Amino acid sequence: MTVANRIVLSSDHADIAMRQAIAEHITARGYQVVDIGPMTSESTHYPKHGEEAARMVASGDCDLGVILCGTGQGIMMAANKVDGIRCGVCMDTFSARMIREHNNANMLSLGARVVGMGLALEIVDAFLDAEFEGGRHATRVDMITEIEKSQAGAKSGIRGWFS
Ligand SMILES: O=C[C@H](O)[C@H](O)[C@H](O)COP(=O)(O)O
Repeated sequence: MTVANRIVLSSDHADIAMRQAIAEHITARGYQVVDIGPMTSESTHYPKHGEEAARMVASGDCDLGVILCGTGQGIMMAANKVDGIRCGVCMDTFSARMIREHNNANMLSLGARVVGMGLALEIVDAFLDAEFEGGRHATRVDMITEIEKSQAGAKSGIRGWFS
């Protein structure tokens, strides 16, 4: 079992307080939090915050990431553009558990204008407490990685599973 200890947190301006509450909550649970801000609620642009957090996970500096914007969608889209990142938006605890158990997600995105604080903390807990099951799910996650590699190979052709 791999223990994920180091968690990067980031957001846009949509809800700094929710991100800080998540930081406090998971620090109390024993995780090492790397909160990369922003620290004020001045309007900002979610792509740069999603990318910055995603690069910390992709590089191995952090084990997992939790990111937030108003809906969770924009910052998730940005994070998923970084090679090696599998980020899902979750509004419920079942999905948060499943994106780790089945999809081996390494980042969770939350819609700070969609879920309340109590649910957000439970979603984060469900994500952090779950473990990838491997097996048939590993085959599928590997297929996602193959898509990524084929993009990097500059339109190198059609992957085998279409034939
Ligand atoms: O997906 C994007 C996020 O929900 C943003 O947090 C949102 O678009 C920001 O909107 P505004 O600039 O109106 O606060």
